[in-house]
This record gives sequence, C-alpha cells and structure tokens, in this order.
Amino acid sequence: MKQKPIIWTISGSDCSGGAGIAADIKTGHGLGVEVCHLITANTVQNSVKLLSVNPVAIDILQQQFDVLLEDKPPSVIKIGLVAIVEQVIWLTQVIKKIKLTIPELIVVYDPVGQASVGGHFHSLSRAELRPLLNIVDVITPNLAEAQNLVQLTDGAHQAALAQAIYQAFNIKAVIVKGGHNDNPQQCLDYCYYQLNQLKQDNQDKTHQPISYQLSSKRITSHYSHGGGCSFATAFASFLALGYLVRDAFTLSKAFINQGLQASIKQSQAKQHQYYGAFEALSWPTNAVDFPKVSEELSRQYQDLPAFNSLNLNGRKLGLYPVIDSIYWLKRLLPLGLEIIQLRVKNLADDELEHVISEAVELAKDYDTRLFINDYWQLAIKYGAYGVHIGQEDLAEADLHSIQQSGIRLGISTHGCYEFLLAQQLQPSYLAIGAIFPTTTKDMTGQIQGLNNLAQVLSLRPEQQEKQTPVVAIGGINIERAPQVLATGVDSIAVVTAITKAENPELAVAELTAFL
Ligand SMILES: Cc1ncc(COP(=O)(O)OP(=O)(O)O)c(N)n1
Ligand SMILES: Cc1ncsc1CCOP(=O)(O)O
Ligand SMILES: [Mg+2]
Repeated sequence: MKQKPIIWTISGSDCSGGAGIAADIKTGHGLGVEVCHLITANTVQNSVKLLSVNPVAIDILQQQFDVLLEDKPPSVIKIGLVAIVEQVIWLTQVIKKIKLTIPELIVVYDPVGQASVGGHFHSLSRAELRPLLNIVDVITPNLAEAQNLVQLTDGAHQAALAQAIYQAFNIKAVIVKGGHNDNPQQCLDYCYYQLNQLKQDNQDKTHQPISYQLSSKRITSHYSHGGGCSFATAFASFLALGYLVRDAFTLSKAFINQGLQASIKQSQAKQHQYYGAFEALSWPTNAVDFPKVSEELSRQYQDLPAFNSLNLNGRKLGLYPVIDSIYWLKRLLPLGLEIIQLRVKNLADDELEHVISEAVELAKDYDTRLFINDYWQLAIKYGAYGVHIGQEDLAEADLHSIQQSGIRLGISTHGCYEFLLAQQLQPSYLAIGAIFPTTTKDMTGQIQGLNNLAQVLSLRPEQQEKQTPVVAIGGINIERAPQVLATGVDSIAVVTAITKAENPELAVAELTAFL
C-alpha cells in the first residue's frame, strides 16, 4: 500500500469543533492524507460569539516543529490563523529554513481574519504580514480577505483581486473564493496561477500566468462553519496527493459542494435551529458536486451544438488501435474493428496529405470508424469519419468548422479539470491518459492511474444515454487491459500492444476478447 502523504496544518483551535485545526484534521482524514497539527492559538468561541484568541508561545511551536521534522516531514504545509506578529516572524524564518531542506515543499496560506460570528482573530496589519505573504506559494482568501490584502474595496472583481495579490506578493497561485460574494445564484471561485511554479506542473511548456474559473449553483447552509478552512486544507491535501493545481482546485470545490449539500441535510434535520460545522466527508465522486469550468474556450463555444455521435447503437467501442502508417491500416482494417486512429507525426505536407487521403479511401470499404489525429483541416477535406485532437490543438482548432462538417470529434484529456471542460463541448468521445507510463510518448507528470480513470468516469451524467463514450490510453497491454476495463471505460486505445506484438493479429484478437 502506498504511504499516505503528510501535510502539516499550522492554525488555531476552534473549541466549537467546526473550523481551524478540527476542520483541517477532518478534511485531511476524509481525503486520505495524514495531518500533523501545530496550534497557533486556543480560541474561545461558540456558534454566536468569539470571546478570545489565546496565542501559543513560540518555543512550544518550535519544539513541535522540530520533533515533527525528525520523523514526519511534510510535502505541504497549510497555514491558517496566525495570531500575533511574533508568530509571523517565527513562521517566516522556519518556512524559509525548511524550504532549503525540502525544496519541493508547498506552503498554502488561508489568511483567516474575521470570525463569521463577528470579531477579529488578529489585528495584524498588511505590513506585518508581508514577510510571510512573500514566502507562501498559494493563498486562498475569500473576497473580504482579498480586498484587505491589496486594499481594494467593494466592486473589485475576483479576477482583479487575484492578479493584484499575485503581483503584490509574488505568490504562485492565488485562489479568491466566492463563498461570500453577492451573487445569490452562483458561487464562482477564481484561481490565478503562474504555471510551472509548483512541482506538479513542471512538465507544462508555457510560463504565462493562467486563470481557472469554477462556478457552481450557490448552496446556502447555516450549518457550514469551517467551510473556508476545509477548502484550503482540501486543496493542500490534493496537492500532497500529487494533483496539478487545476485538478486540486476542481476537486476542492467539489469537496466543498458535497459537504455543503450534506450540511443542508443536517440543518434541515435540526429545523435550521442550530449553527453547525461543515460536513467534511470524503472523496467527491458525484458528478452533481463538480463545478462548471469556465474559460475562454467554453465561452467561445457555449452555443455550439453537440458533435455527431459514434452511432454505437448500444455496442461498446471496444479496442481502439492507434497506428502510424498505411501499412498498419491495411493490416488492421480487415480485422473488423469498430475504430482505428491514424496518428502520423513529422511527415512533409505533401506526403501527409497523400497518406490521409489514401487512409480515408481505404477505410471506406470497411465499417471501421477512421479517426485522423491532429490534422482536422485534412480530416474535413477528405471526409474522414472523425478527428482526434489534443489539448494543445484544442485552442487552435476551429470547432465550428469541425462540427458543421459533420465529422466526429475525439478530445484528449488528462485529469478532471480538462475532462469537465472537454465534456462541456459535447464531443463524440473523450480520451483520458496516460493511464500507465508509456514508451510511445513523453507523458511525464500526466500519468493518471486507475483511480483517476474511475474518478473521471464518475463525472459523466447519470443517465447513460447522455454519457459521452470514454477511451483510456497509455501503457495498456494484455496484462493490464482487464483492470482498465473493470472501471467501466468504453474503449482502450493502444499503440505498442499491437505494433510491437510478436503476432499483431493475435494481439488484436486477445485484446478484443476482453471487451
Ligand atoms: C484515443 C487517443 N487518446 C489520446 C491521444 C493523444 O492525443 P494528443 O493529446 O493529441 O497527442 P498526440 O497523439 O497528438 O501525441 C490519441 N492520439 N488518441
Ligand atoms: C498517444 C498517447 N497519448 C497518451 S498515451 C499515448 C501513447 C499510447 O501508446 P502505448 O499504447 O504504446 O502506451
Ligand atoms: Mg494530437
């Protein structure tokens, strides 16, 4: 069994059990991470008032820090309530030091300021907090906290606030939560992030800051004390579990939505009489809890109709060979497959066009659906059955033209954020990978594993007729095929399991037999 990742939370104790350290432990436990905790202050509070904040002495914090570092070093530290300026100074110094020994450590700061029942947890000024702000990697303020940090008052949008915080303190990822914004229908959370800055993303090619926006129907519950702390700890936990920022953000929002729905049930059961703690449950797996992804692409294509379907008439898509030549196409077409992809790379333009037109012609004599990888204009020009495009091509491709031409569209995804976004575009199928390490393509940092595959399959709508078929790809072979198919995925796409097999026709027969 894989060892649980360890996170540390450095925050206040809420004796009423909802927020602070209590929320952090419940959340981490629910998500499968180990939570070590250093208590910065003992607060005295209940459902209607905050009576006092009692800071813990630096030498106790330092001793805890030292003993924990000896045998439970963290991969992520989440900081919540910092009560006094001495704690800011101490934290700044120990975080700087620990980053020298654990360079990939990520520090998430949830700048707890005001109590929801009224009153302040601390009276630290922006100038006093600055040394700490300058060394944290991620910050997760709500709207009021964000306004405070950059002294922009009412009216500033979350996007403007996030960018201002990013610039003012050089923080790598800024998430401005929308839980307290004034839209009664929608809750929008905004993340502004400099790609490549956190270890998980070191495979990303671009260095531009990027923004992610997630929206959900607002869920209002009186029984949600500690929701903000839980969001930041969920985010820290998902980072510790190895998720990219965009996926950790999406999963955290789903975790909060799931908890708020559960809180509403509690609240109803108590006739809305009590003020209660946020329900920190476990992994979010229910499609309804996941947010809508909103970015340039989804806005651009929001009115685009669904792409033509694969017309499977209840059949499974089955084995999906991905091959790179006419030679392989001629060899596989007679085998009666439902689908094949031609994935050619690095051919000169003339030759490429020739190969694609010949492939489309060849496939016409068979019932096999031929998808062309990457070259959507040529796929349209020669009337291929469909085109498969990846994330990089998605921004460049003209989806209106592909849709109007009637050819089918398959889209590659790598994780829940991209899956949700691509699903909103209603393609003919969705691919997810790489499931396992592969020698065919450099997929470092994008290996999904079977758990992520199962997770994205749960993001499809409940009614089967509304579900887009999903193809799993990457490192799938005869030994691994049964476990992949056990997740309920519709198809497995393979390259080397066929092209490097001793007997490719036999490999096709054996792989098909599993489906
Ligand atoms: C079925 C299927 N899934 C994923 C891919 C990968 O496509 P893409 O991300 O465009 O990468 P390249 O194949 O172009 O390297 C695929 N081809 N087929
Ligand atoms: C093209 C591609 N996209 C994601 S993994 C992959 C390669 C799959 O090849 P193989 O089946 O040999 O692992
Ligand atoms: Mg491609």
